[in-house]
Amino acid sequence: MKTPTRTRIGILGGSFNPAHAGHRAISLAALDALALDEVWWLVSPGNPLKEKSGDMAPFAARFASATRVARHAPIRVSAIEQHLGTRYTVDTVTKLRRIYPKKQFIWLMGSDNLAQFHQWKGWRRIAREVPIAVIARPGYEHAALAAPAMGWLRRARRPAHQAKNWTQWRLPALVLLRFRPDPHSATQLRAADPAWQRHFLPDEPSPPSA
Ligand SMILES: Nc1ncnc2c1ncn2[C@@H]1O[C@H](COP(=O)(O)OP(=O)(O)OP(=O)(O)O)[C@@H](O)[C@H]1O
Ligand SMILES: O=C(O)c1ccc[n+]([C@@H]2O[C@H](COP(=O)([O-])O)[C@@H](O)[C@H]2O)c1
Repeated sequence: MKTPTRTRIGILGGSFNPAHAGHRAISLAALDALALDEVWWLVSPGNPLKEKSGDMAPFAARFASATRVARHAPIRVSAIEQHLGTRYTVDTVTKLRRIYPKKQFIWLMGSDNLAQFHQWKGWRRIAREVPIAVIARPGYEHAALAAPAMGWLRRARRPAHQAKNWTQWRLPALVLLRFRPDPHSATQLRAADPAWQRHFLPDEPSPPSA
């Protein structure tokens, strides 16, 4: 009898404030490079390191923008962190593995996030829970390699040409992936249209006429 293969899921956590073509491009490239069945976009209820940021749009608008950008692709937009009440990635990945024992997860992130990874709660534990694929992002190539977390993760690095074998890696394991560089960023989109969320939120009721 053939052993059923476990579904291979890439998780891209993000603020998606708003979602953009870069999220889609790196997800499609990762699907191929890592032989994934799906990428899940976990829309964060609030990045713990962006606590004081005043320009974070409501969850509903960020979720709706992600749904629009992900359409017609094997990308599932998820509110599971909102439902589970988890904000820290370490808690989310631990719970996801418990809830979905038949799925295999790999954490995806851009190289800007690797540069800050040592500030995440329980970052070493995250790396022991799931393999990590870091996607090169224009402007962050050097920051990523020089990331404080790389001091510890360097020994865990796997060659990119073996990326499809990630389900067999002993953890911690990290692979650096380089696709066609994608310059999109949410910061740039917010600068171009600070009220972008109005396209995704229900209209305010008009004031009663006098
Ligand atoms: N163009 C890109 N290339 C590589 N990785 C990206 C790119 N855009 C986003 N990412 C990655 O996607 C994840 C979610 O990103 P996020 O929603 O914060 O978008 P962002 O463009 O980085 O936003 P902001 O500019 O507000 O920081 C992060 O891991 C980030 O590194
Ligand atoms: O767990 C943490 O301490 C932590 C700190 C910073 C960011 N994260 C996660 O990193 C992902 C990317 O966040 P962002 O805001 O850069 O899109 C998102 O899933 C966040 O919840 C997680």
